[in-house]
This record gives sequence, C-alpha cells and structure tokens, in this order.
Amino acid sequence: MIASDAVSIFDVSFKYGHLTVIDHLSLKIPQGQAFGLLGPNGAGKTTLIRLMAGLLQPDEGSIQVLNEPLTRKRSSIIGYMPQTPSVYQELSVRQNVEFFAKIYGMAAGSKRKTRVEEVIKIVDLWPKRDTSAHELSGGMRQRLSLACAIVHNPSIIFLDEPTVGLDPELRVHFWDYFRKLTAAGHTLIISSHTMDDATHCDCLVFLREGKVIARGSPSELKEAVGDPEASLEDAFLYFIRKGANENA
Ligand SMILES: Nc1ncnc2c1ncn2[C@@H]1O[C@H](COP(=O)(O)OP(=O)(O)OP(=O)(O)O)[C@@H](O)[C@H]1O
Repeated sequence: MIASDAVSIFDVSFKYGHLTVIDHLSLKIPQGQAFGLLGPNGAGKTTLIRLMAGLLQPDEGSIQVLNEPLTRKRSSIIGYMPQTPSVYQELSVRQNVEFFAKIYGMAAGSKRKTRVEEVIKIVDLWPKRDTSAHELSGGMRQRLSLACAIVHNPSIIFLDEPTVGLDPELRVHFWDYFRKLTAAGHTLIISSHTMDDATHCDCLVFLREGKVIARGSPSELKEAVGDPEASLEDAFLYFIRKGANENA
C-alpha cells in the first residue's frame, strides 16, 4: 500500500485584504516526518500552518489532510500548538489538559484521565499539575501548550515556533520528544526561523513571500550551495539570491 501524504496543498493562495500572503503554493508533506517550514519574519509560515490546520480558508486552491478535506468531524486527527501559548490562565495545568482532551472529543473516563496524566509527565509538568497557568514561567506555559496539542494523540501535529524562548536544555528535551513522536509515525509540521530547529528536521521548505523557494533535507539544501562548509543559513541566502537572479 502506498502511504498517503499527511498534507497536500494544491495551488493555494491567501490574502489578508489586498496583501497576498500565500501565493499559488503547492506542497506535499509525507507522513511520519519532522517537516520544517523555514523563512524570515512575515514569510507566511503561521498563515500556512493556520490554513493547513483549517483555521483559515484559502481564497484559491485546496488543502487535503490525509487525502481528504479537513472537516470539523475529522479535526481530532490534528493537533495545533500556536505561536503564543493559548492556555486558560485561571485553570491549573491538569484542568487545561483535561479541557483540551474534552474539546478534542476524548470521552470522560479512566482512559482520558490516564492520558492526561501521561502527557503532563511527558512535558515534565507533573510537579506543577495543580498550579494555575498564570503562575507558570513562559517555558512552562509552552510545555503546557504542547501537552494540550498532543493529549488526543493526533496523527498530524502543527507546531508554530515551538522552541522560541526555550532554554537550550529544554529545546533538546522538546526535540527528543518530537523524535519519539515521528518514530511512532506521527507527522510534525514545524514553523521556525531558527536554524537550530531546522537541522533537526527530516525535510525543510524555505518560504519567502508566500512561495516555496527550495525544498530538501538539511544536507541536500546545504549541498546545493556547493561549499562543504555551508550552513543552513548560507543555503537559505543562496536560494534567495538564486531566486532574485532568475527574476532579474
Ligand atoms: N490577521 C492579520 N491581518 C492582516 N495581516 C496579517 C495578519 N496576520 C498576518 N498578517 C500579515 O501576513 C504576513 C505573513 O504573516 P505570518 O504571520 O504568516 O508570517 P510568519 O512567516 O509566520 O512570520 P513570523 O516569523 O514573524 O512569525 C505578514 O506580512 C503579516 O503582517
């Protein structure tokens, strides 16, 4: 059997008012990978993630998630961790994760309770389980936001700049956990502008002005520069200049 793509984007365009943010973009994201969307501020990464997660609708083109449009009924196949942790400040860690488990359709009972406790431990917040979200540090709130996004065990997880503001130790911890998720067959779609995240991804696309300017594994993108010492930053600049020359 041929594995289906996690997400397929067909010639999608999206505008905020008159501003074209995603410009006739097509992309297929295979299942079971850590797939990175990389680009400078304003390149359209968050907008693309929100389109894939069904939170925005394309003006043109279409998007399929596991070969079908993402309807409300199917929404539990995805998890979404927004750029700014959107947890309920007055609720405790446990109550927040419980709440998301409920809205993602997990039936009440011992199975849900066990899973809620499991994800709180995964993100290392067990000692803070009864602490209100507003009493957590920024990094802890980010971990809580991750727990809320994965509690229902979704096949595809959208992570919008998940490691921004995390200390190096926590960043390593997040990536250890992300790798466990991909090893278990989950697909992670991660937006970032840090090259540190990029090096961890199986596949990357470089986005610029709502268009894909390059795609490949980190080593393929670096090799394209033709300099064995090239970094991913060099590769990104190389593709930007290449695009500028081609359009000149
Ligand atoms: N709600 C909105 N209304 C109007 N314009 C918006 C809105 N959200 C984003 N934009 C604009 O769309 C463009 C792309 O924004 P987006 O947040 O998708 O970029 P990004 O690549 O995620 O940037 P960053 O790395 O800074 O998070 C930017 O020019 C931004 O100003």
